[in-house]
Amino acid sequence: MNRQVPPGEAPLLHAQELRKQYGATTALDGAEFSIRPGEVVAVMGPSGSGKSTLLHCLAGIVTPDSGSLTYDGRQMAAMSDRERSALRRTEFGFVFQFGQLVPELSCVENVALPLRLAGTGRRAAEREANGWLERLEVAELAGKRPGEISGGQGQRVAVARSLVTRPRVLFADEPTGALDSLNGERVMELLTEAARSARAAVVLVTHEARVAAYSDREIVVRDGRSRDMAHAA
Ligand SMILES: Nc1ncnc2c1ncn2[C@@H]1O[C@H](COP(=O)(O)OP(=O)(O)OP(=O)(O)O)[C@@H](O)[C@H]1O
Repeated sequence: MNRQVPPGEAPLLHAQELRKQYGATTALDGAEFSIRPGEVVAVMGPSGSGKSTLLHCLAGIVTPDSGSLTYDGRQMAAMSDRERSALRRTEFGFVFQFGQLVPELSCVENVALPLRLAGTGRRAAEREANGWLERLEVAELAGKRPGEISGGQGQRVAVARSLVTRPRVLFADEPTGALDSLNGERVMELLTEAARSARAAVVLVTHEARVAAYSDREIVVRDGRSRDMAHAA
């Protein structure tokens, strides 16, 4: 299942000594992180240890107080807000635990939305979207609205939407957290298969070992510090 990443390949995202303080709370206390193109890395650790803060820093959503963070060799801190948001739109994809689909739009319109926002015409965007729904094995839901489908189906549609722009990094924060174990495993299988076929790296935040088992490598965060478990594929 795991695909080998050439050992010498430069990291796509690389974080060193990240620190982030929220008032008196230290969310990150010198966290390190590195991911290579196409690699799937699970970020594990107890509740409140700093996993989501790390993911938000890596994705350029939260600015760390200090530390170094590079994407494709470029310092994120040196980018303007505009450059960082362009990066999020064009190079990054996101899947969260809940509530990501627009309820008024059909599933195919939801998946096509990021392409439509980037200026792709409706027909081409929906053709691409239907291809992703097929890959996630939910093609038959194209015309349905999110309120008419199950939680597991909704997550598959959300994964399709996150990959439709062909991001280089997919950030997934507890993507199966709201699903039962059978549905969760199927979503993880499809998510990792689809990301691998698109050659997207995946930063997967989870507290479940069963979910982390789909990764190439695990990082454990404790008290804002990270440790590479190097469970080599
Ligand atoms: N926006 C914020 N404002 C204040 N404190 C915050 C904020 N975000 C996170 N924290 C605090 O920082 C610490 C790390 O939180 P974070 O959400 O990163 O942990 P986590 O490991 O993702 O937790 P969980 O598994 O419960 O989601 C916690 O003590 C949290 O309360």
